[in-house]
Amino acid sequence: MVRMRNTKGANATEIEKKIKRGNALRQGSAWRGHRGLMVLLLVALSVCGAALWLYVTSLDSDITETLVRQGELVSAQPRVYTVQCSEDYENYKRYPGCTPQRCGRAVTDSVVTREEAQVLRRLAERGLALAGSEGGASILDLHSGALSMGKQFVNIYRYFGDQIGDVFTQEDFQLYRDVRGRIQAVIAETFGLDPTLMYLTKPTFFSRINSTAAKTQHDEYWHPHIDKVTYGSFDYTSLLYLSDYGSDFSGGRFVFMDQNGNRTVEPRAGRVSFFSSGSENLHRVEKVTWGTRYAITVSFTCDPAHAISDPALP
Ligand SMILES: O=C(O)CCC(=O)C(=O)O
Ligand SMILES: [Fe+2]
Repeated sequence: MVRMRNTKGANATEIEKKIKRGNALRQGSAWRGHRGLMVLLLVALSVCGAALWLYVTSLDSDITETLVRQGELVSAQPRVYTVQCSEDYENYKRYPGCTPQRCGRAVTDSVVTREEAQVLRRLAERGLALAGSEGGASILDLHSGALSMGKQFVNIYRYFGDQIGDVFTQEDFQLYRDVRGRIQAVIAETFGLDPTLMYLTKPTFFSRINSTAAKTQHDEYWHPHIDKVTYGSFDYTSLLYLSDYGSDFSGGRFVFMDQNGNRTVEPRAGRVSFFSSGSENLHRVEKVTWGTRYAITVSFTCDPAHAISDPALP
């Protein structure tokens, strides 16, 4: 009896094992069926994803390419991006050796040191502390003396008279002139110009931008514009940044608005960005969202009639 029960028990175990094996086999083949489906689904998803990506990147106006990041250091040679010159220059007298024949934009971090940028920033801070706009954008033009005050401008040389000698030093102005000369030289070298045929032009100004809401049109620095249209005499624009995007302020990146997309330059203290001033370089500045952004606009003309002398203390 015991043996018979054992025999029966052995058979039952054998059958159970067979059933389990059968189940496992069925499950395996079911998985294999699912796996095929999963692979098919993944391929379909990848194809859809790639198509979507291609579609999104083909929406030109939405693309933003960063030309130079804040954290990068463009040393030795400027990083140059060539663009075709617009026809704007044909409406003006041509000055061989200066009028743009090659157009583009370039960035360099090796013309002005961060220490020099800091000295110039302190100069800007002291000057702008004398007044400043009620809105988010203030300027100080050391050549004309224009300084934002409330909703308008005053002339610092007239308004503050001799006291201005307590705010700025001869060394400050010497540094400005020095830096202007170096910027002129790098623009000439980059675009193949004769530096003696380029002249500083107005306006040339320090700018201070923060996130305070605009009170007048003068505070609306973010509009897309063409410098040659806005300022007339400009042939080459340069911007010397005196503070760092990301740590001193946010927003406030410089944006070239090309037909096939936006290209940005992130400000960095000591960074010089320069470009031909025609409509091949339509641009804007993003709104500053926090912090304070300092920069200097230094521009050059080919027309001696629009030349100005370097700023100097009276
Ligand atoms: O500060 C900047 O980055 C650009 C300013 C500008 O576009 C201008 O002064 O015309
Ligand atoms: Fe501009």
